[in-house]
Amino acid sequence: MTAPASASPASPPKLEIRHLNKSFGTGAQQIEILRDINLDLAANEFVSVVGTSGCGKSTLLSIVAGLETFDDPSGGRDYSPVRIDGAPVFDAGLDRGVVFQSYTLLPWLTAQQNVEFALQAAGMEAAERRRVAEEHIALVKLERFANAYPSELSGGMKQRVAIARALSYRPKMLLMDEPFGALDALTRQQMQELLMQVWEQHRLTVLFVTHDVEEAVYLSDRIVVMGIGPGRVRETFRVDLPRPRTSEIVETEEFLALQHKVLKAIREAAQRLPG
Ligand SMILES: Nc1ncnc2c1ncn2[C@@H]1O[C@H](COP(=O)(O)OP(=O)(O)OP(=O)(O)O)[C@@H](O)[C@H]1O
Repeated sequence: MTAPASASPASPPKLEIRHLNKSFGTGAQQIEILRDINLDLAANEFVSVVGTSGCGKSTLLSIVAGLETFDDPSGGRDYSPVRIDGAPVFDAGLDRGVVFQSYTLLPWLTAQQNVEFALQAAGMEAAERRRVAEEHIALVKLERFANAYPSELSGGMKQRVAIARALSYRPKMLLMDEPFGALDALTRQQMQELLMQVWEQHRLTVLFVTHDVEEAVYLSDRIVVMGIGPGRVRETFRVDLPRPRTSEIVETEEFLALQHKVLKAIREAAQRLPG
């Protein structure tokens, strides 16, 4: 039995994943994707998940988001391997804000309206919706583009709207799957800095999937390395670099040493035999 990749033993976990298993397909076609994933995130913790392509990072995040099913040994009873604040997760919900790599904005609505639309789904009345959407558009520094449509926005701007939208209904957690993966290097760096500022202001609990080890070290409190065949948590690294972090930190010896260790762990986890 694998011990959970634990946050801080003192604080109750915001997110608790226990013995999570996931297979796709049935019978002879069945493929085991995730095996016995155990992971805790403390409140306000920023945790990144890294690992070789196909190890199940996105599947894990989708299960936490309630967008993908898990293997249920109870045969459909009230069982969930995922808990938020102790409550079992079965479906998608407004307690989790989700940001994907692909831009998921509604093209017929402006930036402001995209945020308002989410708030309408959350049951907020019109004047309050407008105020909260404006506040979050300002948070991601897009005031001048509030009335622009997605087709008029750059990739980075669209992701800023997606982040504003995900934060606007005050979720307990932010789940991000390669949110900056499609952006050029400079925009990506700007978005990382923006996310850090927002995170430091709001102190959200974040589960972040990335291929980019430098990004993981720069942003995270902890980094979880997954291995493949099937996907499992292989190693966890605490990032003890001081905050607030600036872009210069990536050139420090401590940063580079940790980046090197994580890369080595990913390589080793990708080569380990199942079991
Ligand atoms: N709906 C599905 N049906 C069958 N297999 C699937 C499905 N979704 C994902 N898989 C498989 O599950 C495995 C894990 O996929 P997943 O996208 O979670 O990995 P990942 O670590 O996020 O990969 P990447 O880093 O390349 O994005 C892959 O082998 C993939 O082909």
